[in-house]
Amino acid sequence: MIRGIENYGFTNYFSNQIELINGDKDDLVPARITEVHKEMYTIIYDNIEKRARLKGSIFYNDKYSIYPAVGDFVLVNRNPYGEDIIHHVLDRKSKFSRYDSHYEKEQMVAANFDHVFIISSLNHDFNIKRIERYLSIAWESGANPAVILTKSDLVDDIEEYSLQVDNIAMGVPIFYISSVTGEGIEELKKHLKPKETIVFLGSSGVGKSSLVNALSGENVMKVNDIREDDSKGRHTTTHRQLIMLSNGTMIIDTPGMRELALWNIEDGLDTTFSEIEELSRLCRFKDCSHNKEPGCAIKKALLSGELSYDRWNNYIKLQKEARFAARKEQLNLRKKEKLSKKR
Ligand SMILES: Nc1nc2c(ncn2[C@@H]2O[C@H](COP(=O)(O)OP(=O)(O)OP(=O)(O)O)[C@@H](O)[C@H]2O)c(=O)[nH]1
Ligand SMILES: [Zn+2]
Repeated sequence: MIRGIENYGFTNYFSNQIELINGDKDDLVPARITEVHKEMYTIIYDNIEKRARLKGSIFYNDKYSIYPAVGDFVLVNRNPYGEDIIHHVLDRKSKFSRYDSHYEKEQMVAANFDHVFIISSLNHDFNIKRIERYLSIAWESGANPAVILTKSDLVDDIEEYSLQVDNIAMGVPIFYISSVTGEGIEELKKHLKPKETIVFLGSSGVGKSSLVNALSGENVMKVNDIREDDSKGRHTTTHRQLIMLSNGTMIIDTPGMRELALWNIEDGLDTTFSEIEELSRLCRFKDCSHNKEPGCAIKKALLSGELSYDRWNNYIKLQKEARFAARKEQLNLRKKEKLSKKR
């Protein structure tokens, strides 16, 4: 019945869901999202790439809040004369999302990947705390992390770095590569399997696009030669968001992942606010709400100026956002459970 979609990572996990949704009518077919544009999507199935858009009556109402992201498997109604119509987003086996405080909703960045490649360069950009932070969000995503240290041609003494990474990676594979000399590329290729999807997590300029090009052996990604720190132009370079290498491995590298990487450096609650966590351990009561309790260490630090109000407010705000996102997810889960019980 379905030809080819397995090659894009479509497994039983997804096909089992179809029976529940499709019921008797089998006019909907599975496809994978390869690009997300404003209101248009690019999907792939049967080795063809097509434009698709959402079925308005399903997606554009308040009850349905799950929108497709790059990597999602969706069910579409084929339209031989134009754009296909997306009816459903299948449950994800892994995902990266962030809470968008402006729109007050969870924003999906990438879905259904098997591996997270945490990419960091070995020069001045190297930051072990950041790699640690990326490792923890990679584990949360539901996929398996690997650490890829790039630009090995720029350092003389790799050991200085490898000791630090070994210390935090705990069983996670680590690769040292150079897209310039080709060092480590063959080793890394052995790690890539057909039908599997990899997502890249790393800050700007660490060499993600160069790595994709080195792995694919051709120039599929545009590499930026100008090192401007945050000029918007960098992020507007259009390139494919999900690409398939010649061996059948897929790579997701979207602007959204770049933002996620940034966001996690700036606002990683647990690592960046460690001094607040430490202070609150000094409160007299273990469950201190830092409001009116006597012996509150946070209050004391705020009064003495040891902790700035700005920083404290920032912390509170982020905590609220994180809680809100978690609640929202719980709600969505419950909604889904209810739906599946009805059927
Ligand atoms: N020496 C050296 N330079 C590299 C290597 N890989 C990439 N570069 C250089 O680093 C710069 C950034 O490389 P990109 O591949 O564009 O990095 P990116 O992570 O895709 O950057 P964004 O598109 O901003 O996210 C370019 O000037 C590359 O030529 C490497 O292995 N060795
Ligand atoms: Zn307190």
